[in-house]
Amino acid sequence: MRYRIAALAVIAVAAWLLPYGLDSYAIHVVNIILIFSILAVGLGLCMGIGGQVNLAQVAFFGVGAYATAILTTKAGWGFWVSAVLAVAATVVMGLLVGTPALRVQSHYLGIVTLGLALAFTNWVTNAQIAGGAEGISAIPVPTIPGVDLSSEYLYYYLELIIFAVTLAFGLFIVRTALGRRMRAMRDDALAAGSLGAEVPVLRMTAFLLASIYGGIAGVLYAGLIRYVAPESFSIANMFLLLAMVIIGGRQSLVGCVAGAVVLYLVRELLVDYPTAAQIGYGSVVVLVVVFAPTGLAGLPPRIRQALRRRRGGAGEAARLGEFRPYEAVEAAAGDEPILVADAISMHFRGLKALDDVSLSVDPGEIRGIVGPNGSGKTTLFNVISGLYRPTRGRVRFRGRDATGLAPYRLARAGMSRTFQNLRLFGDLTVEENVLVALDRHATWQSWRYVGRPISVLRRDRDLHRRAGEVLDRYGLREFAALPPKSLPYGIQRRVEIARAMAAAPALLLLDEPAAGLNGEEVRQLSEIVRSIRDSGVTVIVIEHNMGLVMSLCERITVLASGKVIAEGLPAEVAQNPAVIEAYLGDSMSSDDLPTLPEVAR
Ligand SMILES: Nc1ncnc2c1ncn2[C@@H]1O[C@H](COP(=O)(O)OP(=O)(O)OP(=O)(O)O)[C@@H](O)[C@H]1O
Repeated sequence: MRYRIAALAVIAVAAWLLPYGLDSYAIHVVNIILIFSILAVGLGLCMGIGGQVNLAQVAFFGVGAYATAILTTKAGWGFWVSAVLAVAATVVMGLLVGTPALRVQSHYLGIVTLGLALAFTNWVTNAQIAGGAEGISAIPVPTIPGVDLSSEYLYYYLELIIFAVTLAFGLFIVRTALGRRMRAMRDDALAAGSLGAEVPVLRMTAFLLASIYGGIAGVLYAGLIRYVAPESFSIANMFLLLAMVIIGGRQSLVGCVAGAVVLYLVRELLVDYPTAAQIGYGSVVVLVVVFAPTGLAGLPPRIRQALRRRRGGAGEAARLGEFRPYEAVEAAAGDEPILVADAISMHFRGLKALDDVSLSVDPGEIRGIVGPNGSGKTTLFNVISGLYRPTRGRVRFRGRDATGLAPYRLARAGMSRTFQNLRLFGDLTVEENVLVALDRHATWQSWRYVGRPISVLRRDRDLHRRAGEVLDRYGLREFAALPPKSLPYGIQRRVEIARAMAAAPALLLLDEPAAGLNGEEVRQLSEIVRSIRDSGVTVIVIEHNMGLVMSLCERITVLASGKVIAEGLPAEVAQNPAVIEAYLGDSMSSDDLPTLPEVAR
């Protein structure tokens, strides 16, 4: 920490003294680099942190610059009033560009946002109010009493302060709840949604942030150059910006700034060879994407990780602790079912994955769902948890109709789940995985980042404390700072359960939690699930491990070919001829068969 503060102080002093060694051309280049850095940080937040492809950043930049130009020269308003309105106009544009993100998948977003960027360039080139191809000149110098901002040396300090504030704000977001949620969405939007992250709102927030940064950069550009023309906001500049972010390291805002500095300097050096420069950027971007997807900023952590692996680092030394059971609560008697699936059918292009499936689960129950491979178990979970809207039928959760509700709404209503193929956030640490689930605040409350930053910090500290408690309970404390993928499979399964429970559910859906576990791990899992139920949480578990299902579950529902073929106590189900036949018919699962009557005895 002390080193960091010292390094920061050195950088601040160096940045303050920088203009003293520079001629007027060099300071101009530095001023442009600062503007590109702000743009790159905005793009990094949207694309690198939020995972939303955004090729409209240059258009946000343009809206900020053009709005300032139009308001100051055509409407005759003062620079700063125009600047505020220009940023507001960019935010409106951000909302517009972000709207397709509510529906369109990330890779198509690239095309949509590129289209919008092209439309902007087209508009300014042709619109009379924007001055056509000649652009708008004679933008007034921004005024600050006692400071002559027509001097690029003094303008540098204005830019430096705004850059420092915007970078600090970006880092503040990345390192606290909003940034964590955005990173979780980038890693796995489906899992993030199932933990209560409002993915559509988050996507929109990513574009809003990008637009604010674009708008600020545009205002600064208009004040610096005092002339705007379409070529400054061209697609070529968008790709330069993209290259800055990708080469620098899109997942690190400091990396984005480093990319902006390096690439702009390279562009200055290659200014006489524009074609070679474009080919050069393109090739380097491809190389970076293939060989170092986390960019230059990702190299030091990768090297550190490789060294740690060679030395046999923390990951190997860390030990899984004992699970500390939850406090048991009295079961609430006579309640209505917590979950009712009523005549659910789910068809995939003619394939009936579920056919008229009904199910009712009482509070405090551990319900098993079994069935041969492909019998529709996971599809049923996906319908219950909102990932699929059923073709027919209704789902009621906690007395309310929940059919087709978005996963994040169901998560917020008290439903949590794990996935058959583990969907942990790979770029987040184990602790951060838990933190995402613990965070129950609505994303719209992110205005607090501007209005009440201290309350954001306080809330984050509280989340960390609670995450520590969850990790302690599950014996995962020593893995807190590690990426989940570096852990043995059994521990990853436990992390996923800890994460699902951190969301404080009333109903927990476990999809094959014993898959890939050894005998001792299955025993521990059984203990954990029982304790979860004893704490008042209802559990539904899909499992192929019949020994576990028979010993753990109070009731079992058996699916075959998308239909419920049996339901009842483990002993009843195990002796049901239809069940035995279904399992005999499924060669993949016939290994399980001998255990059925055995356990039932
Ligand atoms: N998104 C989808 N699109 C098309 N078909 C699907 C989809 N999801 C599931 N299916 C099909 O629906 C059927 C039921 O699949 P599901 O994964 O629910 O079975 P399962 O009982 O969970 O199987 P397993 O035990 O192997 O996990 C399968 O035939 C599967 O191929």
